[in-house]
Amino acid sequence: MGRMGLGSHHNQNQRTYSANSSDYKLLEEVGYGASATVYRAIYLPSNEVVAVKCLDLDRCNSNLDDIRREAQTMSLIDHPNVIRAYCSFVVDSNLWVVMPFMAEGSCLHLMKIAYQDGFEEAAIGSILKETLKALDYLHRQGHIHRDVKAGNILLDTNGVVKLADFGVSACMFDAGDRRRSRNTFVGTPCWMAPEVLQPGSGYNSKADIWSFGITALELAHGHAPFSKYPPMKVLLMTIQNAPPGLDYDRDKKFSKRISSCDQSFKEMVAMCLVKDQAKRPTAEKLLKHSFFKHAKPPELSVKKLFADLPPLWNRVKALQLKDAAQLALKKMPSAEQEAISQSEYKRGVSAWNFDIEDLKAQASLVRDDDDMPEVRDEDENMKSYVGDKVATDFQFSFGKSNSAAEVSQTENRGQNDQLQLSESLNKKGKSPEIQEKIVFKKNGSSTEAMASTSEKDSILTKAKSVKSRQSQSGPLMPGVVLTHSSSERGRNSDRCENDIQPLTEKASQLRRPPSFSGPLMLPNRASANSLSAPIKSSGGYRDSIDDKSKPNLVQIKGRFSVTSENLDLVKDIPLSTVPRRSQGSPLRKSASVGDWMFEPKPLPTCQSSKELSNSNVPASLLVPHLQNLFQQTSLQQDLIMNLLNNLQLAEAVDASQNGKLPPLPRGAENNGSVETAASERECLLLNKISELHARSAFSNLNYF
Ligand SMILES: Nc1ncnc2c1ncn2[C@@H]1O[C@H](COP(=O)(O)OP(=O)(O)OP(=O)(O)O)[C@@H](O)[C@H]1O
Repeated sequence: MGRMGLGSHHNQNQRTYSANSSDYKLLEEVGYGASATVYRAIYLPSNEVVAVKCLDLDRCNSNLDDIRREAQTMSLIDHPNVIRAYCSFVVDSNLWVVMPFMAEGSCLHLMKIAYQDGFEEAAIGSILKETLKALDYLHRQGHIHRDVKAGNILLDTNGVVKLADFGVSACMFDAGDRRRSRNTFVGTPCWMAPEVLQPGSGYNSKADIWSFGITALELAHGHAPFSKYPPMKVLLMTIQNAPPGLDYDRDKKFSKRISSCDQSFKEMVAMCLVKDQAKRPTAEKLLKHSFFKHAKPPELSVKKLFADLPPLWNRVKALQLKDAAQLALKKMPSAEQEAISQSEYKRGVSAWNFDIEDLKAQASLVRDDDDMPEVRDEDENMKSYVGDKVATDFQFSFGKSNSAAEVSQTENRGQNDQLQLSESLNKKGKSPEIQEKIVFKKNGSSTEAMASTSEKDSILTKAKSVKSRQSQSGPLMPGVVLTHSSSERGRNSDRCENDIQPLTEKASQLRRPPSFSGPLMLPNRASANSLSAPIKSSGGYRDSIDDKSKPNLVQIKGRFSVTSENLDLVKDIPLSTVPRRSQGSPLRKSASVGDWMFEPKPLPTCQSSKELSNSNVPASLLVPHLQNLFQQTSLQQDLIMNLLNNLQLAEAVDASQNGKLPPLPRGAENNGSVETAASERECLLLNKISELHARSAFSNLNYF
């Protein structure tokens, strides 16, 4: 990344790039991801072709301070296999990142167009070796890439391979410093290492090695393992299942191909996909593996991959037009359904809402391969579903009806909450009708869907509108950064959390049979890298429906509703430390007392406890009361535990500041476990209270 504070940078050739948007002429759109649109562009002062990546700041979590910090770090990055930014600056609500133009786009894009079953082994070896060199370099510099995937491996016409997306765009969705937020949930589920998916376990550069192994499979198959499943299922499969491998796929044709391959490829992948991160090799060590020792130079094996293909922008355009035309024939889904999908997606993947038990419940509703032979077909089509901006704006809401899914739905009708989420995730799949493939043949008779005049016009208008929004807002000067930063924070706090409960209620009315076509799709733009879009840590997308129908209800944080009166109080308590229950939890933050309160479920009748003690009361009346009491007791215990934990933390801080009070011991109760057994909770609670009493006596502080 260039000197963002000054706005310009000298590249290796000592060429300076200005931070003035009028110096760049945006040409064709050559790609887009979840966060950005990438254009081929001309840098007018030197007439040089560059790529300009326009990142939408409205859709990111980080403020510009974070981005600037990351950009400064990026300025130190200098390796032939890591794509570097020449400079970057803010234009309206976009961050423009100027970088070298990689004329053949990403490996993912190339596979979608011409290699839907993956590349041949020689090309894979070369691409992976160059990528591994980039990782080795980054790891030596103390960085973790965290988004290694085919969609981020870019190719140049002469076969040069560069790893992209390290830095600003990744930082933008990290809600802060990447190294400090290594327990947050950021990345792409299919490519994410088990330790990354497990909250609290922490991870290191070995997470990239796992992603690298997944990428190897992606390049070999044309898609990442588990990509046909919805995100929640992917999370669980990654954590619980045996690691995927080269022979995991049941595709006969592919197996045959692999069996003829050098076994060292298979072995290398297996080394990367070891669940214990400590047992994975470093990038440096992996580079010495025989698979890479024998890898051909990329100009020999990679260059020929795109020898007969039309220019990148024509491929992208053709695919966009084709998909747009297909989509135009479809009935548009209601905005409401899309909003439900988005909200529930976010609910499912947000860092503060990570609930493994919940995920298990959801995943149990998704059938495995054995149950769903039809999934493969759909997945194959999904792979060919070339992402285009127009298409993916809507794909999130398409679903597929199939009889198996309907049966599944009927069987699980009682489990509404989980089913709603499952359905919602599956709605992101592709409509079965949108399955026509576009393949550019490698024999030179490549096909190219031509744009009609009106279509061309619309594209041009669009590009112009992007251009017309440019302003001379200049480089990321600290002053600019700070100003923008505060407004950015404001925007983020507006959109970051969601009114989920009302939406799920609507979802139950709009229930559809689930489809199982769901490789990870993102709201709004599921990207040209649609199989490889990252999960955002916490929101990042503006809600389509801003439901304030509940009195004072501002947002749902995880399972907790937050009322308008107590927003500030809520911010003070780390919600991640509060054990979560069901979505319909009666837990609320009280405005008046600034403490957590209960809203007990309405009971069938209003008997007093005396009346209920009467032995004549029928069991049918007692049972709901008992259930309610049990729930309240249990929640109260959780709350007390949480408050005590907070108290301990505060005391620990006090103690370290004034040296008067020894910090209380932190036990297993501090781990935030959601599913602690009731009896264990009671023991822990009693211990806590005993400790507190002892401490209170010691310090003469009366907490109770
Ligand atoms: N320098 C470049 N030259 C040519 N094409 C590029 C360049 N950078 C990106 N692209 C194309 O644009 C696509 C999207 O870019 P990129 O992956 O950086 O966006 P993103 O929003 O960060 O995506 P995601 O979040 O899904 O990884 C790439 O997959 C690639 O096809």
